[in-house]
Amino acid sequence: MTESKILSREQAIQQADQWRAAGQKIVFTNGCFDIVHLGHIDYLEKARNLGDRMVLGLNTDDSVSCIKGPLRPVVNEYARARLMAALEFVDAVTLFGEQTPLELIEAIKPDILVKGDDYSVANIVGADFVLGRGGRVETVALVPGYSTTKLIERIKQSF
Ligand SMILES: Nc1ncnc2c1ncn2[C@@H]1O[C@H](COP(=O)(O)OP(=O)(O)OP(=O)(O)O)[C@@H](O)[C@H]1O
Ligand SMILES: O=P(O)(O)O[C@@H]1O[C@H]([C@H](O)CO)[C@@H](O)[C@H](O)[C@@H]1O
Repeated sequence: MTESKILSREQAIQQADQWRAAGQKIVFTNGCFDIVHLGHIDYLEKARNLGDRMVLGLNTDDSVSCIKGPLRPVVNEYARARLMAALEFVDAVTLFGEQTPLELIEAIKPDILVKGDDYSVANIVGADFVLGRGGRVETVALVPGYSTTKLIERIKQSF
């Protein structure tokens, strides 16, 4: 079952250590992924292809509400985690409740940190840490026109 890819922080750290010991390059990315869309899928697949294994940090519901507002998330953390874990190019999912994934990134120690290019490298949390360890920070071009916000607006307009 792909649900087994959903790991506690300790489990995710141990898994990353095992992959690293086996010489595998670890990609890390993070996000809210509330109402998954084509842009998410496209960038996640491209991110995974930058390394050998990908750990996805997923914001908890409380963390999403802090970032996206009190009416979000639309999809709860368990369902979002299951959806992310079901993607073949996601090797592990772990929730984080902090405002930023910095502590998680420092624990996972990825070789490659990735976000969509709605972020510049300079404003990607964890970039200094990953670069400081000789790793890479990459952005992936957005698929134009796709965002969870846009999807929500479209749904509202259809009523
Ligand atoms: N259209 C897109 N194409 C590629 N990547 C995207 C796209 N939209 C968001 N991303 C990336 O997906 C990750 C998760 O972002 P997020 O969950 O905030 O998506 P979103 O659609 O921007 O949501 P919202 O509209 O609620 O802000 C981020 O790394 C972001 O860069
Ligand atoms: O889904 P989002 O809003 O792209 O995810 C956020 O990304 C932030 C980013 O990593 C900042 O560089 C992060 O701080 C925040 O917790 C969300 O994961």
